[in-house]
Order: sequence, then C-alpha cells, then structure tokens
Amino acid sequence: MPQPLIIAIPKGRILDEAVPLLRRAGIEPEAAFSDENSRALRFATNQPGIDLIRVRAFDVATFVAHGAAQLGIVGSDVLAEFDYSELYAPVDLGIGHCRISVAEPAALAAHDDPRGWSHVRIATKYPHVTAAHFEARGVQAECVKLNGAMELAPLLGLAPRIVDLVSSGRTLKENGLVEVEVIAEVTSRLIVNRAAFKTRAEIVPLVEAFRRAVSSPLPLAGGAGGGPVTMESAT
Ligand SMILES: Nc1ncnc2c1ncn2[C@@H]1O[C@H](COP(=O)(O)OP(=O)(O)OP(=O)(O)O)[C@@H](O)[C@H]1O
Ligand SMILES: O=P(O)(O)OC[C@H]1O[C@H](OP(=O)(O)OP(=O)(O)O)[C@H](O)[C@@H]1O
Repeated sequence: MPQPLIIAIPKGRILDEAVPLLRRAGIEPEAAFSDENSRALRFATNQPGIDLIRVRAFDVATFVAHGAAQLGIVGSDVLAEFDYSELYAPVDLGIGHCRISVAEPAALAAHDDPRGWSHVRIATKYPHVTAAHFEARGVQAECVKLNGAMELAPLLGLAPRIVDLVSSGRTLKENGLVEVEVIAEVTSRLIVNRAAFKTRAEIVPLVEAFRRAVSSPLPLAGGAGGGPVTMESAT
C-alpha cells in the first residue's frame, strides 16, 4: 500500500475558499480540519489515499517543492516570490483573488512621479518580486523584509513605500496609503511536486478532479467521467 498523497493547504484566508473546492474535487476533510481550535496539523479525508496538512501560506510551497507534500494550494504571489523549479502549477483555482501592489502615503503620492524613481526603499514580504519589478525598469529597490503589517512602515519611518497584497483596498485606506502601481494580479494555484507527478500515477486524475471542480460551480455527482476522483479510480 503506497503512502497517502499529502495535499498542503494554507491555514490563512484561503482555507475558507479551499474547503468547498476540495469537496467539489471529491475530498471531504475530517471535521477537525475546519476547526480553528484544533491543534492538529495533519488530517485524514474520506479518501484513504489522501491526507491534508495545514501550514502557513509561504510554507505550502516549501513542503511541496521538497516533496514532503506532493500537492498544495498556494497564491501565485508566493510562487512568484520563491520561483521553485521543482513545482508544477497546472491549475488556476480562481480563489484568493487579490493583487500585489506598490503603495505609499497619500501625501507623498500627491506630488510623486514614479517615472522619476532611480532608487526606492520598500517594506515588503516579497523582496524578490519587488526587486525584479523595479530592476526591469532600471530602478534599484532596497527592501526591508517584514512578515505582516507592512502598512505601518511608512507611518513609522521604516520605509516610505510598501509592496503588499491589496484586495478591497480597505487596509491601505485605513492606514492613509494609496496604491500607486499594480505589480501582478494574484490567484491561488494547485501545485504539484514535479518528481511526484512523474512517479505517482494517482496524481493525474486528482489534478483533473481539481480542474473539473474549478469549472463546475456545483458539487460534482459521483460516477465515471465527470465525478470526483477516488483512489480506486485513480490507480
Ligand atoms: N486581502 C487578500 N485578499 C485575497 N487573497 C489574499 C489576501 N491577502 C492574502 N491573500 C492570499 O492568501 C494567501 C495567504 O494570505 P494570508 O494573509 O492568509 O497569509 P498570512 O496570514 O499573511 O500568512 P502567514 O500568517 O501564514 O504568514 C496569500 O499568499 C495570497 O495569495
Ligand atoms: O485590501 P484588503 O482587502 O484590505 O486586503 C489587504 C490585506 O490583506 C492581507 O493581509 P491579512 O489580512 O491577510 O493580514 P496579514 O498579512 O497581516 O497576516 C494583506 O497583507 C493586506 O494587509
């Protein structure tokens, strides 16, 4: 009996959108998976051949790239920051919509001209994405790495600008910042470890089940062809 496939799921805000998608792909996690009070990190599912782990968003990519998990769900922001060659991202899951943007205080933006920048100091959780974005147009970016609450940096003089995720824009607004450039649109992707994809035959139908789950807004009926994957049908 092969080891169960492990799918890494981020425990932050993507979790709520990921659970219905997992269900539509035929994967029903045990009850503790959606229980915020549970301290467990690895969970069984209705499929004996599939387990889930709940980890931090950035760590999903690390677990899957190193083969500790075979599949995962992760934002394209994280993929862009790490650029792991061991990862294959076959399905855009259409969840976790946001964008990665440059923002600065409204007062600075009022007289700022991004075309005149030659050097910028930026507080961000995404130093590689930030450096690559500015380098592409000949601007040197000096990054101060933060793991959250980037919006505080301009207010407290840590860096005049930030690069962070923006969705409704509420966080920027409530901290007196405005978006001045969009670097990239972000959605969550299904990722697969490339070596596992070649050696574990059951991954192909699982990827197809996710593809169908994205294109079908309703729970998929069981049965051959359009139904959710089972480990029996997958092998
Ligand atoms: N405001 C948002 N709207 C939509 N999607 C978002 C938003 N913020 C983050 N995301 C997506 O959700 C992923 C996880 O973000 P989240 O904010 O849950 O992580 P986090 O809590 O900062 O991570 P951690 O605490 O684990 O370091 C991001 O990588 C991104 O793809
Ligand atoms: O445009 P909005 O809809 O306000 O969303 C943007 C906020 O969402 C994310 O933070 P999150 O709430 O996940 O907190 P964290 O990054 O500090 O963990 C992001 O880092 C922004 O702060």
